[in-house]
Amino acid sequence: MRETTLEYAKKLDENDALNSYRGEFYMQPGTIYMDGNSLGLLSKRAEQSLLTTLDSWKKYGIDGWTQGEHPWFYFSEALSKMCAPLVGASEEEVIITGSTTTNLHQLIASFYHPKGKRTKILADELNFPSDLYAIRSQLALYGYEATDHMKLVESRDGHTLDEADIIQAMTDDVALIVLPGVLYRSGQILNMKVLTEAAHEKGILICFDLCHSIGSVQHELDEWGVDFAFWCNYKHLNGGPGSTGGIYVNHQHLGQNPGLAGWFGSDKEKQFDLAAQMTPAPDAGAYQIGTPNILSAAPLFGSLEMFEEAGIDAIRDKSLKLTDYMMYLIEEELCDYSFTIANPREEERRGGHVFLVHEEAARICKALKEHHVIPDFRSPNGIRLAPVALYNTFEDVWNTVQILKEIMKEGTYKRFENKRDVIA
Ligand SMILES: Cc1ncc(COP(=O)(O)O)c(C=O)c1O
Ligand SMILES: Nc1ccccc1C(=O)C[C@H](N)C(=O)O
Repeated sequence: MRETTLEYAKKLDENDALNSYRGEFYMQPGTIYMDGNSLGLLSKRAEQSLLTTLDSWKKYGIDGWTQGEHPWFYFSEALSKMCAPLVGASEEEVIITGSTTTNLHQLIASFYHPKGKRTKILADELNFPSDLYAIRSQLALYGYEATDHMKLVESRDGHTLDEADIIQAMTDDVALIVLPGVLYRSGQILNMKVLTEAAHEKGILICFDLCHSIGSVQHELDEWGVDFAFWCNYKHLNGGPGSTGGIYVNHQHLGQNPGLAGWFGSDKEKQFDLAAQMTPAPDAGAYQIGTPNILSAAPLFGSLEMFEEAGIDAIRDKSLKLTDYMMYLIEEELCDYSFTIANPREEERRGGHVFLVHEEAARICKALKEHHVIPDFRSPNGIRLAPVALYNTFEDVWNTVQILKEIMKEGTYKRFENKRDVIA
């Protein structure tokens, strides 16, 4: 039987197989960090791999490209090998490069080939807006108006998407589909396998934004036959602010010329021939453009090592327990305060965070911060709380709900304006 006591939370922590990892992260004393789905915390291993990289620069100068622990010329490829298991791909299909948005631009530029009647890109109205901006601007390069070339699947409840609605929108005028793996607000996991099968039955290519799913839930992109994917590494993968992102290209599509070419997409053996004609790499490396941002990728060596060691299955298992426990406490303790849990409940449909809806959400988040609990607010009325498997405890979850209860009971949130800050 679950209990609402602190002792029960402590007991859950004692039985947590991952509890040794918390000590590897920099946590501010007295602060409960519930925002690892926006920016993951720094670990000592990530810090060390960044320092090691700086050391190579100190010691080797230009020769750091070929010398040191992780020679920079092969940096992206070495990281891709570590990251590939997290998306269920082979190392040739993954490249650590760019940012989420630039990677989507690259994928559309490379694989969206409108032909005849098939000219539309299908997306959804709940996706992170940057994706929609990128799609719109890529369509504009063809002279297409988004109003008639971008199809957006609508949500029935404002928070989640129904796979049946998405499948129904897969009509024969759609060339490419771009969807999130996990929705950034409600944390809903889309059934990527079922959507991929449906897309392929209709002859449509499908691409997923894994920003909120990578490092949080398992992926089997190869097994599901997904065509392309892209993501950032600064959320659940703790790569640091602006950390280099990732691209997945299914092996069936490798060998096609990059839409946005640059010399770092070259075959490594040929790159320094400096020929006027590019020879693209045979693998996903071809979708790189310019010189990799070495210092923004360096923390990933330390961070990904922790994922290799802990294993995504154990991480997902604990994440589910944390969010389950959080929802239980919210229902038991906050039932008088008009919160709605707007994330899906089922394990197959629930990502790594809890999404609470409340009319006063903006100022409740400000009050939480004042009490040293870090959530994020998503306009107009959402609070995201992400208890992260590698560094949050069940006691953190218990304390978060108790603090939230106190804020609601005392009404201390009323001292703030119900309006978001510049960065919410
Ligand atoms: C789902 C999703 N897509 C795209 C982005 C944009 O990523 P970036 O700023 O790294 O391009 C974000 C977050 O910023 C996101 O959560
Ligand atoms: N890149 C950022 C820079 C500043 C502040 C937030 C972000 C985020 O990543 C937000 C995230 N995409 C979200 O799911 O809302």
